[in-house]
Amino acid sequence: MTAHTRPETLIRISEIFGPTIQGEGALIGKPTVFVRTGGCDYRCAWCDTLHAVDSSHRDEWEPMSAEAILARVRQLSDGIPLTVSLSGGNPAIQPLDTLIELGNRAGYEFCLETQGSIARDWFARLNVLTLSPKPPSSGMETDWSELRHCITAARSGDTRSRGPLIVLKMVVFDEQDYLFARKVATLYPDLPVYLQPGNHTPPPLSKDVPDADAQPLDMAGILDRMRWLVERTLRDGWHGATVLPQLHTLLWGNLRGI
Ligand SMILES: C[S@@+](CC[C@H](N)C(=O)[O-])C[C@H]1O[C@@H](n2cnc3c(N)ncnc32)[C@H](O)[C@@H]1O
Ligand SMILES: Nc1nc2[nH]cc(C(=O)O)c2c(=O)[nH]1
Ligand code: SF4
Ligand SMILES: [Mg+2]
Repeated sequence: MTAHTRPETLIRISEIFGPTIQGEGALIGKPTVFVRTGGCDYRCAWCDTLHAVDSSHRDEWEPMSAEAILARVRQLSDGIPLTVSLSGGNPAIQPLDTLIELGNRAGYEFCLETQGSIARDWFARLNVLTLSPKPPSSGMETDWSELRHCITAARSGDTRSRGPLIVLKMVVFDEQDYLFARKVATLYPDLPVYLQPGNHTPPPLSKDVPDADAQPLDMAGILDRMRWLVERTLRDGWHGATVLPQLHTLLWGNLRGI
């Protein structure tokens, strides 16, 4: 047993897929391999990734070493370095520092998506940290102090590195969510803000139904919400916000692993 294969350093993996394009936020359109960890401390009412959240899928989550994950990423990307997106579930639950270190040595860059409920000192070694605090429609409560810790942790790396680009990416379903997003942006005026219309037709939790057909995706409804969100933001003169759809959902619907 090497240091990286001890149980406490194994990373619980739901799926590794790509390269595809990043469908959301600051790196939209960029070639990306996704490393999705299993397990989440939240359960959002509209989560589109319940197969990495709900414990009924736990037996599909494989404990893997950082070396084994990197080997899979290298295989998928034909050894050509690209951006790796660490998502989940909440990837902040997992010990990802060694993976980032080994990957960086091999030329890979790492971004991470989290709701900002668990801060880690290794956030400082990321290239991009996307914080996605959850609005009222999710049914979740934001721990404001821990969200702040996420930002300070990311900024407190060694002084030779500037630390990651930190961005806010917030899902908006309705006016209450919009006001929440405005509040978060006001708290952190230095952080770029991305707004994303919510998908009210995410894949339901079922192991039996093929994902693509699990629930008809109401793309027309999502685009209606996107138009409302664009108009709402412009009407407010909130010109610092970037409004983007989930591009992968637009292209491929609720399909998993893309
Ligand atoms: C599945 S989450 C995983 C990472 C982390 N747990 C988080 O929520 O940031 C990745 C992104 O998908 C967004 N998301 C989840 N369900 C969604 C939905 N139904 N519509 C739009 N975005 C959604 C989340 O808000 C988050 O920004
Ligand atoms: N293409 C693509 N882009 C994404 N951006 C964020 C994703 C996620 O589930 O974290 C995601 C995903 O699952 N696929
Ligand atoms: S925090 Fe992210 S992964 Fe967890 S339930 Fe919410 S959207 Fe899903
Ligand atoms: Mg997703």
